[in-house]
Amino acid sequence: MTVHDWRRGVYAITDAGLLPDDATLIAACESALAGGLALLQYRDKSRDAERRHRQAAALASRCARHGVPLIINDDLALAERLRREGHGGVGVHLGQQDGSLREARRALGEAAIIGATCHARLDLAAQACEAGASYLAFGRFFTSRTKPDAPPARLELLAEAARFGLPRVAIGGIDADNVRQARRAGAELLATVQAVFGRGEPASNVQYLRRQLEDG
Ligand SMILES: Cc1ncc(COP(=O)(O)OP(=O)(O)O)c(N)n1
Ligand SMILES: Cc1nc(C(=O)O)sc1CCOP(=O)(O)O
Ligand SMILES: [Mg+2]
Repeated sequence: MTVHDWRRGVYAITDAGLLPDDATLIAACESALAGGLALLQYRDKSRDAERRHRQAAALASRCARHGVPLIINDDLALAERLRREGHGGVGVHLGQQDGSLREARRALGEAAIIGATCHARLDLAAQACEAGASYLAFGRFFTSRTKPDAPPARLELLAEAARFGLPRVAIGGIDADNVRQARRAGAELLATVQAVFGRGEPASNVQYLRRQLEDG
């Protein structure tokens, strides 16, 4: 099994509206993984804990086969449970309302990937860095169908965030037309829902995004 460098490339995020049942979710994620992801995030805002565990565990197994870390959105307890169950590559992504990064680092250990939402704010990035984050996510940079009301951010912010020395994620409306622009502005990881899972075959979508990055 090849273990890829998770710090650079396409970061796909699932969406329960686009991928409503287990079979659709798993097939789409298998396809995206085959296209060559750096990271996959399981994002499901439902309160159905049993479904969230079942789906996340299924994705964790697929991710492990591809050497790609699975990141659980919002839910440290679910990430801890999956790791206890043997899914060692599982990490967590926490927004500003999603609990303590320090606690997540204590709970998951030094090697786990822990992501932090920093919106358009370098002060939040500094705090996240101090608290032990593995990457810093900035956005929204473009118009997002998935989260239209996310606070906007300027691409210039990405260069300013280089000082933290952590991988920078660009999120919010990232697509094949702007992914190169976000990379050139400084983002190592390009996070997207719609450009991977919105339409068409996820594998081809990921490959196309990767080609844009490689050519740029
Ligand atoms: C890679 C990445 N960046 C930002 C977010 C947004 O997190 P958050 O602000 O907690 O919002 P929700 O995703 O929970 O709605 C993310 N999920 N992933
Ligand atoms: C989950 C999320 N967080 C954002 C932020 O700016 O913090 S934007 C966003 C949605 C990303 O989906 P799409 O690629 O379809 O725009
Ligand atoms: Mg959140």
